[in-house]
Amino acid sequence: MSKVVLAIGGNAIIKEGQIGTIEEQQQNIMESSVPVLELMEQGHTVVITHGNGPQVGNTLIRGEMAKSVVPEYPLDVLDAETQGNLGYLIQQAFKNKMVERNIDKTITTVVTQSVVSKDDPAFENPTKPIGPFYSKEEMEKIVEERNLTFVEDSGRGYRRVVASPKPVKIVEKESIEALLEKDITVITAGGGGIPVIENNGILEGVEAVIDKDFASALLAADINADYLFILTGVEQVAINFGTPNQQNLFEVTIEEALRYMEEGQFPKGSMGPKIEAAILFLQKGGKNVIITSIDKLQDALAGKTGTRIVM
Ligand SMILES: Nc1ncnc2c1ncn2[C@@H]1O[C@H](COP(=O)(O)OP(=O)(O)O)[C@@H](O)[C@H]1O
Ligand SMILES: NC(=O)OP(=O)(O)O
Repeated sequence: MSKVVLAIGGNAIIKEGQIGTIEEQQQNIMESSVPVLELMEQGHTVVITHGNGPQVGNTLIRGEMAKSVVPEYPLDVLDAETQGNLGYLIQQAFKNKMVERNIDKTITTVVTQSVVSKDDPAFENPTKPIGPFYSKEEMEKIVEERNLTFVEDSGRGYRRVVASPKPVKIVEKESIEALLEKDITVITAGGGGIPVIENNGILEGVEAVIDKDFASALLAADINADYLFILTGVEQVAINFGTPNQQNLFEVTIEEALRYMEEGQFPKGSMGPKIEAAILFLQKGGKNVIITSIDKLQDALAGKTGTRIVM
């Protein structure tokens, strides 16, 4: 049986048009759990990673709005909060579904730190969309009042962006491996992990949001996963996405993917990092990486759909 890393997008946990209540997130996680539980029933070892873009942006807003009453927390601590919060929602929903389906397994969350370089140029160039989507008018009003950076996010509206340095090391890797050896399902590297810099072994949090697809690719390679699934809002990656000429891709080589990237087919805040993460996994020795939606997980594993990135 295979070791499978599943990277679930933050936008699968708060769906388009939803405001992100706990009930909405619980319902979405519950629905998402079924294809993952099927993998477990088939005997695969599963590692779940997840995004936190919508959630960490919302948490940031909550802190900003309450700062006259309670202290504001830095972004690394908010990353930790969302990892704990989402880990709780995921492990509870999965455990409840496991009981329903008579799956006798333990599932647990490992709050993860990801080492980044303090010299990463990403600190000077924010690209990671977080929080809610705004209309152009709403965005312009906020920019007038505050010095914040926004991007247009794949035709879905405008979102605030923050720095997103590349993860270079998963600090808790050994703990994750120890749990997997005991056949425990692990939820980890949530939100890409908490960004920390390392100086002579001493760790210090830095304000950023790591792309969970990069962290998932790094982790998947480090733990020798057989499969990395990047699960998102589309069944397949496409060129000319969202246009009448849209063409879905079943298999794409690294060379083709890089060419499409140069043509601007894969935007920086959405599909771009997923493609780059898939390439990173392959370059680090990974074998199988597939981008698809969670409901198509089984079909993609069977080779019927999804987009495979290959050497
Ligand atoms: N070329 C493309 N092919 C497929 N989807 C694309 C493409 N370009 C942009 N997208 C959009 O990017 C989204 C994935 O990015 P995002 O929603 O940020 O990821 P996540 O699921 O990790 O939250 C897709 O659901 C789709 O709307
Ligand atoms: N941290 C992160 O990559 O989150 P999303 O997947 O929600 O963008």
